[in-house]
Amino acid sequence: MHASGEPSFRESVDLMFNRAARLMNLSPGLEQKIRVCNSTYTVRFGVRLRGKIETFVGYRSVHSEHMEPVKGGIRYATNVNQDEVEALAALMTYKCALVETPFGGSKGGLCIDPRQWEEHELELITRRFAYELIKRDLIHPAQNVPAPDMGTGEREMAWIADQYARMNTTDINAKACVTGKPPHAGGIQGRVEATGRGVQYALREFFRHKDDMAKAGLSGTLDGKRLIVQGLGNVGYHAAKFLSEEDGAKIVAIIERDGALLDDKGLNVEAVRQWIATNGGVKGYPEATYVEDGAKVLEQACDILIPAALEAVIHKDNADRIKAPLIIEAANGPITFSADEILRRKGTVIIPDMYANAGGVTVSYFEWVKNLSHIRFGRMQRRAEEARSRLLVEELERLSADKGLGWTLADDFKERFLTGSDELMLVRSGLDDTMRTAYQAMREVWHSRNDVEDLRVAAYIVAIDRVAKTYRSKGL
Ligand SMILES: NC(=O)c1ccc[n+]([C@@H]2O[C@H](COP(=O)([O-])OP(=O)(O)OC[C@H]3O[C@@H](n4cnc5c(N)ncnc54)[C@H](O)[C@@H]3O)[C@@H](O)[C@H]2O)c1
Repeated sequence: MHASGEPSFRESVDLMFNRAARLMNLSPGLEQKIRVCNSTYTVRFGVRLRGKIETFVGYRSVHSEHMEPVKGGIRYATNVNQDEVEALAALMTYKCALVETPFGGSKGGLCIDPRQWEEHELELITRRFAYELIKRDLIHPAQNVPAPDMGTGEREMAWIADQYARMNTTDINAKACVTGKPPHAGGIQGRVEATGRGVQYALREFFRHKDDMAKAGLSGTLDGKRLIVQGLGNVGYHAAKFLSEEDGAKIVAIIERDGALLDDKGLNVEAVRQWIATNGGVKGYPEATYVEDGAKVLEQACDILIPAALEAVIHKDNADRIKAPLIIEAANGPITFSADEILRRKGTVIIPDMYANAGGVTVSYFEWVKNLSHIRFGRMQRRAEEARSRLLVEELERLSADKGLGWTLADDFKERFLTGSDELMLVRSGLDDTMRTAYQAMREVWHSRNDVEDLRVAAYIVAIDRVAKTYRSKGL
């Protein structure tokens, strides 16, 4: 229990699990086995920096090994702790099951403020942390495959991959030890944007279902909808950018560490991102109203609220004042268990984290498969697809000529159609398909059972059922 009187993050996840599990027919033993975290490794290591030895504390938690490798990001933040890492590892188990990526759940973290260190220092620290985990098979292509999370990105993943390769020179699958690498270092196109892209695809799918929209009192399309985004980091930036540029949504507020920007006409996400990169925060951005108390902006009226930064930002003390009828949890755990209850009573629709931000692990799965297959993704299909596309284009043009219709295909369309089997296109279509299929699985449970009140319980039921099936078929 936290000082705030709320359950801790891990307790919150467990309570949400319990709410779903009691509606299922699991034996108490199996239910307990699925819920608990298998193991957490804590490491304290020293690195000589700026003339003295600095000690760092890191964690790698393995929640469930019902499938291997286990998968989950590595977070760099000062408040990383065992409870948080275990909560995030549990969410990874359920997330992977929900989007059918064949992984167990894991998560790691290092207590560090990455902004306090130079790049070469961060490299030393990351390599040393990776060394500690690799030694214990907590980074391994067949056993445990990390990815980026808050405070880490392609750069850190490239260092980890290189560290693993140096320590395992004969492992032909070394590149598959971590995902989220830059494309030139074994990564895949579209991984950086994947989680935000997944949030966009999730909302698009939600807006395809009129009865779901009606539950939130919404109608129409994403075009013109008013959105508030918290956190303009990897996930928040990409989600806000794609939703505003491609779907016509208006980003009426962006909340960051040092305050929030408001503009009823809609903020230019790219310009705000540039401003943050140059100035270290949103304060001073010339084309919007600045408010110092960012957390308060979560309570402003809008159509969709996208928390994409930290956990527990919507809690028992502000949940009642949240006005958004629809919240999509781009971050992990942004709504506490107590707040979830309050929001549910108010009729707020919540698209839960384990689904909403599953785009990252989905594309990580594509990257892992690409690394293991040792072939450029899509290369096998490419020639055949191009040949089929060419046939179709020729046939259309022949038909048009035969019938004197005078139809022509625009050159840029032809170009895209004929070369459309590139990696990015394959990744995006695979991600879109995954997000649609998983939403429909949740929705089916939500609508078909009277005892299932919301999408979160539905998501847990789908996920727990799949994990339980795996345990039952392979034994413990
Ligand atoms: N990166 C991924 O692929 C991925 C995948 C799944 C889930 N997530 C989850 O998404 C969330 C964000 O991760 P990320 O990778 O975008 O992290 P990030 O480090 O790239 O960005 C986090 C952003 O939040 C901002 N922020 C920090 N404290 C804040 C505060 N108090 N108020 C407002 N903004 C604040 C930071 O300044 C930063 O811009 C986390 O919960 C993470 O677990 C990330």
